[in-house]
Amino acid sequence: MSLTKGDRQMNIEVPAVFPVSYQALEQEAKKLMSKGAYGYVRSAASNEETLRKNTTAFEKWSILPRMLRNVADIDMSVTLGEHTYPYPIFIAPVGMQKLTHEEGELATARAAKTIGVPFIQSTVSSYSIEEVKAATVDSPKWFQLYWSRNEQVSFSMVERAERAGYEAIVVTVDTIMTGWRETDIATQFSPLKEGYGKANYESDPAFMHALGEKTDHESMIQSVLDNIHYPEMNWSHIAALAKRTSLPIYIKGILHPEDVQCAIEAGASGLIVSNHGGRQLDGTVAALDALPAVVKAANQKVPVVFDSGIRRGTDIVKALALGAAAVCIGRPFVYGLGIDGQVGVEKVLENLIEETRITMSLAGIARVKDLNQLKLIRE
Ligand SMILES: Cc1cc2nc3c(=O)[nH]c(=O)nc-3n(C[C@H](O)[C@H](O)[C@H](O)COP(=O)(O)O)c2cc1C
Ligand SMILES: CCCCCCC(=O)C(=O)O
Repeated sequence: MSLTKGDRQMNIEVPAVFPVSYQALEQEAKKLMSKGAYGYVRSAASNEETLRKNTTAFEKWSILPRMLRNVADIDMSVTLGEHTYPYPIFIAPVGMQKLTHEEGELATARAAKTIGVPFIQSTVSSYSIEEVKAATVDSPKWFQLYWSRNEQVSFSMVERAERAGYEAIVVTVDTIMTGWRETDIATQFSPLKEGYGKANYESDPAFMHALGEKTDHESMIQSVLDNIHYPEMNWSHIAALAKRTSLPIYIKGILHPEDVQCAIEAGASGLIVSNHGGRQLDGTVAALDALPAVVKAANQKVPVVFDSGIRRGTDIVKALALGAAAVCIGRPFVYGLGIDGQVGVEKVLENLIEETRITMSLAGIARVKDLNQLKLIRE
């Protein structure tokens, strides 16, 4: 197979046998991607303590399976708000995917459509909302918003997502500034500065209007950064957005149970428990360890989605058993994309779904809706 462009090392072949485990995916992606690009995806903030804790947290929970419960028909469907999806799996918002593969979000969204998994598109995607929509008409898509200091830009992007038929808005609240990412500082790698994440901005009338005549690359990127860097952000911004859109708003980055009430009062329809894969604040609680208290605080008023650390089907089952309504897949699909574009993402998703199916069967639970009956023991 010929090499695709993107931020890659040249002369390295796509592997004949597609890697299955997360470790193998990471190793292959490392060979194919440039040092800067691979480092950007793999690494996390500060001492990477949260990155490590996110995965080891899963090993502290053990499944207590039930036997002989007729699991011939496994039903993995989930309903969130008005929408039912075939699997409890979403593609997490990941920015700047052209960094990993030339077709970036177009390849990922196509793979998501083929497999039947909703695609969450990042604000800082390499292809615009309209381009992704044109490439994947009639497939479920959500839009992740990085709130802009210029709120007209935020409202404008949300209106574009509405027009494109996206089903929900995800507002990420853990990135009011970039985390302290030592790998990227050492490699001096900034994909935003290189322009990988500007598609939604340069196609946005409110952003371009505010930019005026300074449309050169440097000015544009500086304006993107100035918009996202917004330490003043608070819950009133979510309330303002809730008044402007009829789409459900999911707040991504919740860890503290007391933030659940803040989010609901501001108008959120759902939450995503996440620590951004350890890329923002290091030293936080593992996302999985934050999940039960957030689920309890949500008290079934709003669905609680989960991400940060999902690497395999057993992780998915454990997160769902602890009360998540669905999970988002992050780094595993990014590596699949880096290895073999759309096909690579499809393979990663297929493997995750198959392992989830087998895990549910062997644990004795036939329907995702019943996974709250699965007993987990904290070791
Ligand atoms: C390369 C990369 C880029 C990301 N970009 C975004 C983004 O644009 N918006 C966002 O809300 N989260 C972003 N995330 C965080 C993911 O949505 C998700 O929270 C994280 O990947 C979960 O951790 P995991 O991949 O270790 O499971 C990004 C993650 C990675 C690895
Ligand atoms: C100025 C914030 C840039 C964040 C870009 C994408 C992202 O969320 C990441 O984790 O990387």
